[in-house]
Amino acid sequence: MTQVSGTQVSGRARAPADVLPAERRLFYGGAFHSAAGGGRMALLNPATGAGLGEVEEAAAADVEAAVAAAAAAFPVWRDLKPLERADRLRALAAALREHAEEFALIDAIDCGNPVAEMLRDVEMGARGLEFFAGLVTEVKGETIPVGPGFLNYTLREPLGVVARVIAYNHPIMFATMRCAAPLAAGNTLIVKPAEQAPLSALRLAELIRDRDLLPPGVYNVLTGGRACGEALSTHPGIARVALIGSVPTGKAILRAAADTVKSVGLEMGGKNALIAFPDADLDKLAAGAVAGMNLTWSGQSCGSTSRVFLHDSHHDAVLERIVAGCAHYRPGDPADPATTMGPLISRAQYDKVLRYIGYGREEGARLVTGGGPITAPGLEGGFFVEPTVFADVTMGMRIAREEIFGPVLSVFRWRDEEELYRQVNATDYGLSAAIFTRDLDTAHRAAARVQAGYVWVNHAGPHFVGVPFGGYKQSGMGREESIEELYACTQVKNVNIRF
Ligand SMILES: NC(=O)c1ccc[n+]([C@@H]2O[C@H](COP(=O)([O-])OP(=O)(O)OC[C@H]3O[C@@H](n4cnc5c(N)ncnc54)[C@H](O)[C@@H]3O)[C@@H](O)[C@H]2O)c1
Repeated sequence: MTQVSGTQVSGRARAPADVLPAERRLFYGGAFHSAAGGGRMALLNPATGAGLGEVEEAAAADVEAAVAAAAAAFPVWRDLKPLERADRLRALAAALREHAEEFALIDAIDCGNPVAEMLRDVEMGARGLEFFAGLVTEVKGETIPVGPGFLNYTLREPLGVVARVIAYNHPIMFATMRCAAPLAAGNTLIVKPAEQAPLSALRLAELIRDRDLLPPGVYNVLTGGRACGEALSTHPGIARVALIGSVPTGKAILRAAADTVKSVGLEMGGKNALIAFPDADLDKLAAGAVAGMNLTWSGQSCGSTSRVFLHDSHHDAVLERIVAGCAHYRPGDPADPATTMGPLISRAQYDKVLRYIGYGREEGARLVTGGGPITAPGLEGGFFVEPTVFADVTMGMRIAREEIFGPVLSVFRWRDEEELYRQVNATDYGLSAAIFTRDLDTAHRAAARVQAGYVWVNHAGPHFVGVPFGGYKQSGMGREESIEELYACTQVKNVNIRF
C-alpha cells in the first residue's frame, strides 16, 4: 500500500499545504468576505482522517449579500454580447486546463477521488465550459405565424440569479461544467459546494478574481452546509435553484422553492440496473459490471449500476469474473497517480456503507467478496471499504432498493424477461441503466422498457458532453450537460406586433 505522506502528480513531489487554497472565506462581488456569523466548518482528508483546516460557513446574512452582488452583476453579464460571454467562458476553460494538476490534486486531497481521475474531471469541466460557450447563440427565439398583419416572435431571456447546490463526488467538474449553462445563458451564479469538499471551488474563485476572468458578481461561491442551501432555496432574489444531490434534499428544495415559485432543476440519486442478456459477450459484460460501479471513487456516483441482473445461463461464470475484476482496484493515497480506488467521503458515509453491508448479510444475501473496511498500512485513518459483491439478492432486501452510494454491488439472477423488467423498474429511482446483448432487437426492446433517463448498451458509466443527462421518476427533474440545460436557464417571452 502507498504510504500517505507527501503528494505528487507527474512525479513532482508537493506537500498538501502547498496546493490547498489559502483563501477560505466566502466569495461574492469579485472579493472574499468573512462570514457574517463567524461560522466555520472543519475539513478532513478522507484518505487519512487528517484535518485540512476550515472554511467559513455562510449563513442567511451572507446569502443576502451574495444575492445582492449577483443581482447587481446580472445586467452587466446579460447585456454582454453573447460571443463576448462565450470568450469569457473559454478563457475560464483555458485557465482551468492550465491549472489542471493543481485542481486535480486539491480534489484528490479534499474529496478522496484518485488524482488521475480528477484530471479527467478537470478536462470534463473545461469541455463543458467550451460546449456551452459554443451554444450562446442558441439562446434564441422563433417566429410563429399568427395571421396577416402580425409579427409574432419569441425571445429567450436569462432568469437572473441562479443558485447551484452541488454534491461532493466531483467537486471541480460540478463547479465548472455544471455551472456553464446558466452562465452561457446570461445568468449570474451562486455556487454552494458540498460541505465535505469545497476547496477547489474556492481556488477557482481565486483564479477568477486574480485573472479577472469574469466580471465581479457573475460567479460567486458560498461555502456552507444545509442552512446555506435552504437560504438559497427560499431567497426571493434567486430565480432558479439547481441541485446535484440526494432525493431527500431534492424534495426539500422543491418544497422550499414553492413559496417564491422558482425554477428548479434536480439531479439526484439512483439505484441503477445493469441487465445482462444470455447472448452477451461475457468478458465485456463482467468488465462493464465492474466499470459501472465506479469503484475508483468507491462507488460514489449517482449513475453507478449497483444492481446487476445476470441471466441464469451465465450467472456463475460472470459472477466469478466480476469478483476477479473487483480485485484489480488498488486503494491508496488519492494524490498518488498510481492509486485506482479512493476512500468514501466521510465517517458518516463509511458507517452508512458498512451498515448496508450488514443489512445485506442479515437479509440473506450471499456475500461473494469484500464486506469490510480496508485497514492496510497507511490507510488506517481513512474511510476505505472493500469492493463488495452480494449475490442472491432479491427485491425485498434493502440493498436491492436503497441507494448506498458506496462500493456495494447487488447481483440478481433472472430467467423470465417480463419479470426482469418488473424488478428493474420496481424502484422510485430512474437515473441510468445498462444493457448487455449482441442482438440489436434485444437492445432496443430493453432500452424501451427500462424506466431510466440515461441508457448504455454494451458499456456502462461514461457521460458525453452535449448529451442530455437526467433521471426518470424520483431521480430527477430536467436534463443537464446538454442544450436542454441551457434552455432550463432561460425563460421565453412572446412578442406580438400588429402592423
Ligand atoms: N444525478 C446527478 O447528476 C448526481 C451526481 C452526483 C451525485 N448525485 C447524488 O448526490 C447524493 C450524494 O451527495 P450528497 O450526500 O452530497 O447529497 P446531499 O443531498 O446530502 O447534499 C448535496 C448538496 O445539497 C446541500 N443540501 C443538503 N440539504 C439541503 C437542503 N435541505 N436544502 C438545500 N441544500 C441542501 C448540501 O449541503 C450539498 O451541497 C447521492 O444521492 C447521489 O446519487 C447525483
